[in-house]
Amino acid sequence: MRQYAVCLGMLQDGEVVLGVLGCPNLPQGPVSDEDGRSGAAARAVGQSHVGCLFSALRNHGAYVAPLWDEREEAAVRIHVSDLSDASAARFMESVDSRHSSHDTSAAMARELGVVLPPLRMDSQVKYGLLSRGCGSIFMRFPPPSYREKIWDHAAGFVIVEEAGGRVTDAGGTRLDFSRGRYLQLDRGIIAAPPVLHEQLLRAAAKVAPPAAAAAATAAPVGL
Ligand SMILES: Nc1ncnc2c1ncn2[C@@H]1O[C@H](COP(=O)(O)O)[C@@H](OP(=O)(O)O)[C@H]1O
Ligand SMILES: [Mg+2]
Repeated sequence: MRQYAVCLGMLQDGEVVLGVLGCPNLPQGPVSDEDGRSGAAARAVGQSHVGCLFSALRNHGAYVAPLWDEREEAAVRIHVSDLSDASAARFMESVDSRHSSHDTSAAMARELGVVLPPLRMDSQVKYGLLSRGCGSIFMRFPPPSYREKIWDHAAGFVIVEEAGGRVTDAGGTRLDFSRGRYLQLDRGIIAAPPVLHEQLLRAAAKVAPPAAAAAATAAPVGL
């Protein structure tokens, strides 16, 4: 087994007001590519430094605590990375390229001058990692036919926002959880600290333009 998360999000009047992410296989300290690969669960057995509980209450910040430690004082406030230089950034994406196009995120990374390879992780642990400044960008470009469900993003969304990050679609619109079970997204999801997020939106407009614009550009001249 690789990474997974048990996720709870609470909506009030269409706004995510509370989020909790339980990540049993996630190291509390630095995370490597190996942690996203098969066998992460087996390696985590008996390790006291593995297992994270992220939480955020709207307007009250984001926190992480060891998953198995119930002491309230074990939770520490977390923030997204303060990196502003994309060339030093590490970006995260799905392990499964059917969930998110690796080609599109690679093109985005090239446009931004990112040199590090992607950190590939399953599930909403990516939002947790982003919120504690481990990995500074999260990109998700699902196939156009796929509809993202609110429960796959609600908890991570409020945690990242409360940690100081931005979570929008590729057109820059903040995710809207008020419209039923599906998110209505322009192309995909981009999450990052504000300065990097701005750069990512510019890159998305260039290398991953909206389908209509791309089709218009590709249309043969003179028809
Ligand atoms: N093409 C696809 N087919 C099935 N599930 C998909 C999908 N694209 C995205 N998902 C969703 O993406 C989630 C996993 O995201 P990631 O790739 O970041 O690990 C899945 O959650 P579950 O694993 O809880 O079903 C599933 O709901
Ligand atoms: Mg699911």
